[in-house]
Amino acid sequence: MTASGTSRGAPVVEVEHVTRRFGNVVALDDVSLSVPEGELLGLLGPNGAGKTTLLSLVSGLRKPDAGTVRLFGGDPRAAASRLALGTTPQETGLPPTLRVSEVVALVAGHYPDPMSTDELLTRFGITELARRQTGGLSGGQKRRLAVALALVGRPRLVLLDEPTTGLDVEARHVLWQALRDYHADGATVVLTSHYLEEIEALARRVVVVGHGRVLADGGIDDVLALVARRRVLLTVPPAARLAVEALPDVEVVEAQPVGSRASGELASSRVDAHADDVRLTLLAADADAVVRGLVGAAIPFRGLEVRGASLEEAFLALTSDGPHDERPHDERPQDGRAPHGHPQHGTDDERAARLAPAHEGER
Ligand SMILES: Nc1ncnc2c1ncn2[C@@H]1O[C@H](COP(=O)(O)OP(=O)(O)OP(=O)(O)O)[C@@H](O)[C@H]1O
Repeated sequence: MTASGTSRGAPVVEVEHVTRRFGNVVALDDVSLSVPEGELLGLLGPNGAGKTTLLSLVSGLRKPDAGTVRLFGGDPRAAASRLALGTTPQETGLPPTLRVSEVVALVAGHYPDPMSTDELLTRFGITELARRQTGGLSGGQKRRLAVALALVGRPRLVLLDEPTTGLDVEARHVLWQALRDYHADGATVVLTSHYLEEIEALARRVVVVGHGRVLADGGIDDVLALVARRRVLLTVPPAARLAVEALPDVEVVEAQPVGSRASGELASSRVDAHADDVRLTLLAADADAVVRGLVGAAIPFRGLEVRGASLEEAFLALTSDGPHDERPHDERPQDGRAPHGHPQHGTDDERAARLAPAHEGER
């Protein structure tokens, strides 16, 4: 899968076969990635996937253990390479006694052609905060200011680590628009997120990262098709389970006796439940097709529920589709990317353990 027509210029970021460990933890495992000028790229992945580590290598905060990272063609650890870079870390310290306008002026003073305070605060919808001391701002207001500060020097490349964490819906939308506008002015933007919705709203190209590897890399529509699964819950007699598993394009991810509290069985449908019935949770791309399949195969089911799969479930599905590549790195394909939908890592148990708990309701 390739980025869908979004490659507009020479690469501003080049990551080649990069591995980074923290003690025994392999945070990045042979990752390769190139970001052309003018792209708006979303890095999507669960907790601990390696997104922050990747950004820290690109911004020169850390060095890779193996492989190379280039920023504007140079070493990210050299100050000259970072002149046109703007970043917002996940956690931001602002001088608490300075007013917002003073902080903007302080940061602007480091750049040859900064945005005016007015322009910056207007873009981010925070002009009313100009005279407030940063120590008195709410968490969300601090976050908006921190993201705004990444843009004050008019950087050609902006790296944003979870820019909208902790923001309410309205603030999140204002910030998205500010980033879209900045990108439309010609900048390259790379942001990380746990939220598929956020990536969908902003990015044209998406890289899905999981346990330190690139699991998918492509246009937003391609990646959405990979991760947009539905979760179908239903109760069947135990003898029918095999028939359900045999339905096309269906993955049974959980089976619980209906007597079990963890089964998720609705109280109303528990009344006529048989003790040995099982509550199945399926993942499928097309829930309608599952229902047609159930009816067509005359499978006796009840308590049907259809929900959006959580992003974590989608990641799990993504990581369990492909064959496990046991080969050492130097014997794997040399482009460094997992093929479309065919990631290369870990046993099912290892994958389940490494993926973080589900963020319910994200999708
Ligand atoms: N300084 C560190 N010391 C030890 N382990 C670390 C350090 N930084 C990251 N790690 C580990 O490396 C792995 C990748 O972490 P990273 O922060 O890059 O993930 P992430 O995708 O940004 O996660 P999140 O979405 O939770 O921010 C995790 O297992 C993490 O615990």
